[in-house]
Order: sequence, then structure tokens, then C-alpha cells
Amino acid sequence: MTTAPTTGPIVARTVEVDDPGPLLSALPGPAAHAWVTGGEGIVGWGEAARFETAGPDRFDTAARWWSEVAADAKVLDEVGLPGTGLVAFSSFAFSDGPSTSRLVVPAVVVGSRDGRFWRTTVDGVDGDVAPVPVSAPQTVAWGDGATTPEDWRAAIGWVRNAIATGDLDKVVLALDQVATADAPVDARWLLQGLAERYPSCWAFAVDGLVGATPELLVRRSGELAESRVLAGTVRANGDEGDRALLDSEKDQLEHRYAVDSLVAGFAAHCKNVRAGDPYLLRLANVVHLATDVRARVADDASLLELAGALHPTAAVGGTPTRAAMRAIGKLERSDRGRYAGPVGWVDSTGDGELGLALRCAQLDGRTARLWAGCGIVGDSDPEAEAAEARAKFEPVRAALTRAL
Ligand SMILES: C=C(O[C@@H]1C=C(C(=O)O)C=C[C@H]1O)C(=O)O
Repeated sequence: MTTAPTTGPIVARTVEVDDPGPLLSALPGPAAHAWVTGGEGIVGWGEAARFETAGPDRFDTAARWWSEVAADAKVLDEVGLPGTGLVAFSSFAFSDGPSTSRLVVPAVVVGSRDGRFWRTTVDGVDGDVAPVPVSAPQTVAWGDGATTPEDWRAAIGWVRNAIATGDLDKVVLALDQVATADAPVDARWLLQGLAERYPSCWAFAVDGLVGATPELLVRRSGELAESRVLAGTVRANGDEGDRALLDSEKDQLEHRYAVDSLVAGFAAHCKNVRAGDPYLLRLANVVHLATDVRARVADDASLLELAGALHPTAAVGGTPTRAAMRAIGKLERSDRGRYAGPVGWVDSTGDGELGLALRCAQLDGRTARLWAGCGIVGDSDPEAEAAEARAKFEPVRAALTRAL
């Protein structure tokens, strides 16, 4: 566990500013943090404080650190909208393994909502970054990741057998790909490409994990907790695909496991948990079955505490949870890192938004590791799952290579 580099209580000041233009274009360099949907949200850079942790208690330890920082902080906020005041960009590991989860308080945050714009700075922390133009890769070479398509098909077979013998109901299996560019990949290049083609998704970047997710694990606004669960997917191909999804018992079952797990997770902290009816969420690459869930927070649990109770839902893990997580650990050839973990932002009152880190890449110099996962149930067809995985890789692949 590490904390740095606060030297005393944080003083955060939010002031209203003129329209700064597109938020993602306000980011001065590739070390970028972002949470943007439909052109609104927050972007940040520089660093006023950081907390890193790992293991099964990661949500609790992060929640405790953040509540102490927030309690000590002085927040001078003349705007008072979601994303103003003191915020930490947040990104959690998928599993209880050694991958690092982190909260980062940027030196500068610029935000926009409902035609209002703001800038938050932390006293005594230099947020001046010499602007560096966004760079596009000139070449990108693609390779398999740790789990090859062949490994993945074999794993689907293993899961289908385990389901047939009654040990499991659903497992979300992921595979990875690695892109190697000619120069370090600029997070802003990916963010801008993703936000352009997927404006209704949440484009995110936290410490080099960059993507655009359509799935909201939890948003807390005071007593209101909200979520958008996705499970059940086909490639976008017009009405035919839409009907196939709505009429598919296999997809409806896969979806129900995910909704049930989210509702059960909310029960620990919330009252009046209400799930709507499933609907179709249409994106440029795929169509998902989606359900919106609302609940009332009954015990003052913060966003990070709620996330600890909810993660991993069966949208990214499986059913039953523990057995599915064991299967993922055994069948996937490398740790997921922060892919499929909660990602977003939290403020000093414990409000904020966390999506699931999907349709994303982990940037590391010239390489980008991408993942795509599919929910496997007893009736899953390996060919159809492979087509679904290819469709889920598409957003990041296309954003990365759009200038080539
Ligand atoms: C795991 C991913 O997506 C999840 C799995 C889905 C499915 O199996 O239908 C749909 C949306 C997400 O909950 C991914 O995109 O990598």
C-alpha cells in the first residue's frame, strides 16, 4: 500500500470558467485522466495525492484512505455540481490478486455539465504542464495476448462441461490482444477516437487504462444509487440482430444472472432496490441487453463502499461468484489487471460514478493490451462467442489505427 505525495491537508478550489472547448482537447499531455460522456464530465492532469492498494480488502482500504483525506481537506467550491470540488480518479483491479488499484487526485481538473464549466486546482501543487500535441501512431503491429483464441475456445468447452455437471451457471471468459506501435501510445489519441465513435459511452482514462465503457456499475448521488447492467450481446446488424437478442433465451438467462448479482450486492447497503425491464442498448459495434437499476442508500455507504459490495457482478465474473472467479483464474492465462474492474471518480462527499473498465486498453509505452470478454452459459456457441469478442475488440482497435 502506498500513499503519496500529500504533505498536509488538501485545499481544493473550484471556480467557474468560460467554455474551455472540447474537454478532451483541454488535456495538455499524454499523462491524462478522464471521465467524459456526451462531451460532459471531467478531465485531469498532474498529481496532488495518490493511494495504491491491492488484494481482497482493496475497496475498504481505498474507502478509508479517501474518507480521511476528504475529512481533512478544505474544499472551496463555487459551482456545486457533480464532479466539482475535491475529486479522485479511481480504478480498481478486477481480482483479489496483486494488481494495483489506485485513487489519484489530479493537480488540475476541468469539467463541464449543463452548459457550465469549471476548473479545480489544489493549493501548492503545480499543475502547469507544457502542452504536447496529441500524437497518432504511424504503424501498429497486432499479436495475440496471453490467452490465445485457441486457449479461449478450449476454455469455453471447459466451462460448458462444468455447467453441464452443475458446478457453475455462468462464467465471463476474456481473451487479450497486444498492439505494438512505433512510438509511445498517447492516451488522448485513444480517448478522442473512442469518444467520437461512442459518444453515449463513458470515455475513461486513469493511469494508462483507457477505454469507452457502456456499463455503469454504480453512480451515487446522495441517497440515490443507480446502475446500468449489461449482459447478452450481438454484433450490430440492424433489426435482425435486435430481434435475435430479445428472443434469445440464452441471452436473457445470461442477462438475468448479471441483474440478480447486482440486486443482491445492493441489498447489503440499500433499500427499495428496483430493476426495470431489459431494453436494447445500441452502439456502433454491438447491441446489448441492458437493465437500469435504482436503489436508496440506507446506511450512508460511500461510492467506494458500494463498489466493494457490488464487484464482481455476473456481468464480468459469473454465477456463483466465487466458483466463477476460480474458473477465470484457472482458465485465463494472465491476470486481467484493471480490465473489468470499477473505474471512474469519487468526490469528497462519497458521491461519484464508477463504470466497468470494458472496451479498453492498458497502455505501457509503445504497447497496448486489449481485452474482450463474453458471458458463457450452457447454450453458448463458441463461434458466436468468438464473433462477439471480435466485435468487442473493435472500438479500441479502430480508435488506435484510425489514421493509418
Ligand atoms: C466482458 C465484457 O462485456 C461484458 C459482457 C457482456 C456479454 O457477455 O454479453 C456484455 C457486456 C459486459 O457486461 C467486455 O466487453 O469485455
